Amino acid sequence: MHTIDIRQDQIRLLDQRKLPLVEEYVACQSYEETARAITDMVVRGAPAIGVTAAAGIALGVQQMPEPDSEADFDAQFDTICETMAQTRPTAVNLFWAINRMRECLQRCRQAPLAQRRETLWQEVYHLHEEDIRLNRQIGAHGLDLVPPQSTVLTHCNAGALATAGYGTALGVIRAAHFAGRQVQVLADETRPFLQGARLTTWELQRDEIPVTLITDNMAGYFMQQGRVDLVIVGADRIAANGDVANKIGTYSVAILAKEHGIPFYVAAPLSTIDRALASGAEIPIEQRHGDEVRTVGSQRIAAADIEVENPAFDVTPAKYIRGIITEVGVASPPDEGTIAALFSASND
Ligand SMILES: CSC[C@H]1O[C@H](OP(=O)(O)O)[C@H](O)[C@@H]1O
Repeated sequence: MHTIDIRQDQIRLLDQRKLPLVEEYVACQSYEETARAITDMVVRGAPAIGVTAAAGIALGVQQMPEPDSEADFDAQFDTICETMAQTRPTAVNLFWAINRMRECLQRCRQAPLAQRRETLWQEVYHLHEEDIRLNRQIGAHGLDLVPPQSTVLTHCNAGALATAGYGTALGVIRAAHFAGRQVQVLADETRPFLQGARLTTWELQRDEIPVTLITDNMAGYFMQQGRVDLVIVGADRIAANGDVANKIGTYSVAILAKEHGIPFYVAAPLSTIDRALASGAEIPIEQRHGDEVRTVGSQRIAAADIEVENPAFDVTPAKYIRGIITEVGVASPPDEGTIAALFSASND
């Protein structure tokens, strides 16, 4: 089962709106359809969004009408990239992936169109493979943070479905499970899109990793009962000082973990760290449609005219985070210095 199936005439996406009951793919036949699929959360999760956007760009260039000139090519390419950039504002991996495609194009600018197309596709395949490899490295760096016979609480879905495969937070959990640590997982349902209830449980059951579904308002109870040994979540954008934007509700879980002395970790690749932002206050927070809150699945639970706010993310200050687990090591405590050291290590 692939989250993203990249073909040169379409991008096939496992429709995460329909999991776990229905396993079917949406075939995106154009870059516009690919962008729409990101906005509509057919595919979601910061790294998965990045890889999908990159594939959408390559598809757009593949289908581009023969340009009249270099200026015409550039105008069409910019339109494709801008369409991807407009899909969702918070996950920095989206913009990082678009930039990787722009840099790739610069390297093959002098080549004929056919060769540019092939080079862009090769970059997409590289991004896809690289993401899976980095997730496994994140898992390896996080493994020893998971004690044997421990219970890990996670929020939302930061698994194979949120990436090109294997996962970030769930990648650490997978690494611990397959290393024989006998880890148990408490999965927050994660209203309103229910990534935890629908996606994390589906992923962990397929890997036979013990998982218990809880509602978002139960996390504090289980911590108070002493039944949570650590928390591991994903991230959509991390500022230079270690502040983390992640799914709405993460901040509440972090506060509860701090209160109960429970280690709270974030797992993410370096591409999720936005060093241009000094702090989390600058991270744009996506506001999604109110109907996501007024309904559960197809069931309406509030009047259509009820006032709703629906911020899709919140920001957890670095002081509540024990460490940020990346493919090159763990920034602990997360701050400008430890994060800068990660980037130095990645250049070694
Ligand atoms: C591995 S990134 C996963 C990250 O993305 C999710 O947001 P969404 O489902 O809205 O794309 C959530 O914040 C996860 O932690």
